[in-house]
Amino acid sequence: MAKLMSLLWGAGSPPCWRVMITLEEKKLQGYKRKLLSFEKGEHKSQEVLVVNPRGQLPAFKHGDIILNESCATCLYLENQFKSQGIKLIPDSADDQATMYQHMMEGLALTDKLNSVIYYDCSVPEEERHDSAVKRNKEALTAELKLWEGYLENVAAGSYLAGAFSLADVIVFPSIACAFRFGLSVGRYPKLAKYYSLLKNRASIKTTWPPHWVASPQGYDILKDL
Ligand SMILES: N[C@@H](CCC(=O)N[C@@H](CS)C(=O)NCC(=O)O)C(=O)O
Repeated sequence: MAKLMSLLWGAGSPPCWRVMITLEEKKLQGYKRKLLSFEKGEHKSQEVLVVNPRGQLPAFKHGDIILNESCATCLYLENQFKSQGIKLIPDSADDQATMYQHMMEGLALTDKLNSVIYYDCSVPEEERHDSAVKRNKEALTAELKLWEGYLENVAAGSYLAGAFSLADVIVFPSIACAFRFGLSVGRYPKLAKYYSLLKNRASIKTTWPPHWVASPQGYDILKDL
């Protein structure tokens, strides 16, 4: 089945990482995948545009079915391969509600993270303002504190919605990205604990961004948050 699947992806992209973790968890190894370079602008190539007219990654195909939104792809894979690999949507009403809630909130976290980390790449120099940088950092800090609070309420050594679920698949890559970009372990102890619990999970370890493995030293953009 995985042989009919193909993924165009970019390294270090949380949305791409979500799809790769899901494919691992659902035992769909063996799919075709092609690593494209954002630096070289390969995400705007014709090869991507036919799958995703926005020229964004991930761009996923299962036979003739196209999915170019990461959350939609993860939900699709879980629903199509329910009994294969790990079950990623819990049954209980409580856990399911928490899972869907955190999954969707995870998108806000990614947006706020991007608005700080990629500010210089996404805003032309003449349009940049210190006040915007400050506002984006404040919004990200408030968001991260929310997540620190959510993790305060889950049992120690636990996941976002009971057992490992799509909430973790969607949110973890952004948390990992935050620490890669210098988030303070001391100021966000619950997030740091969650990060160290999940980073060794097989599906996550095998799909760890290759350039993070090659150069483990990250950045310090978020160190003051
Ligand atoms: N909604 C999309 C967002 C994908 C996305 O933002 N991809 C980024 C990489 S992390 C991208 O391709 N950016 C290039 C661009 O927007 O031109 C999803 O979750 O799949």
